[in-house]
Amino acid sequence: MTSTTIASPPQADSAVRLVHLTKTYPNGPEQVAALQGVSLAIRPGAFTAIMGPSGAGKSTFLNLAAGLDTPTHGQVFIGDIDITELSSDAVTRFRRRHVGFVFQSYNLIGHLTVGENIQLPMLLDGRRPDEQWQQELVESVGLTGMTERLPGELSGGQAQRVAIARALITRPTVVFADEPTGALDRRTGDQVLDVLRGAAKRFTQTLVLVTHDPHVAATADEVLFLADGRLAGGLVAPTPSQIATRLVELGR
Ligand SMILES: Nc1ncnc2c1ncn2[C@@H]1O[C@H](COP(=O)(O)OP(=O)(O)OP(=O)(O)O)[C@@H](O)[C@H]1O
Repeated sequence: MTSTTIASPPQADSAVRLVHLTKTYPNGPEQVAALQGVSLAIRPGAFTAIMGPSGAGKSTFLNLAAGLDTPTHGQVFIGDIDITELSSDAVTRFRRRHVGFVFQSYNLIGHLTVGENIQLPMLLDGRRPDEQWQQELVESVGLTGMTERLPGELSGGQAQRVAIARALITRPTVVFADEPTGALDRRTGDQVLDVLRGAAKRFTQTLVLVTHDPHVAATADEVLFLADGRLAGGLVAPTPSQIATRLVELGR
């Protein structure tokens, strides 16, 4: 096991806190303002859905909050660690230990087995996977008996379950998911979402999920809306129709 110079995120009031988060991308001679001064806090253990029209900045938001990208201005706290102050190597180490990320497109390594894919974040961090924990995760995402398969031998729903187990193997405090059910049919998507939400609850993780689907967002504790790179309010435990109405107002 390698030693770390980064403390575990201590018990802070918020699991994720963004302060005036701004991201601009160059676009020829102009700049695209993907995020414009977003400030918010997400409480530990909450399930938060992020919604908004196409181009509103949802993926940018998630990538910055997870430390996959760096902001132009502003700060990102995970627990009470300001990850925007860390060097790029330190952010990578921090991310591997405390943050899980589930992509829409699974991002599995094709020549590694399911079991090897799940272990990868631990191996990349120089740590030995805890076999008992891995087994528990494999069971809880419904992949029992499939760990020797290759990703090419899985359905989309099974592949996303592997991605979820891989995101959880390090016991992260926060799990980010970008349209994790976007490539799946409704039934499979619902099952995968149940797995993700159930695991987050069982392992007391904070879950932040980007979705276009009001039915998916309605299962969250809170829905936050983005529009034109700005926070455009939130709804606590809304119904799908309240969410749909809000999206129409925002010009979905
Ligand atoms: N790497 C990049 N370079 C330039 N512009 C970018 C880049 N990434 C995103 N953008 C721009 O930033 C804005 C926000 O993009 P983002 O992908 O965060 O939106 P989104 O809400 O996730 O959209 P969608 O729902 O369509 O996935 C858009 O105008 C997009 O074109």
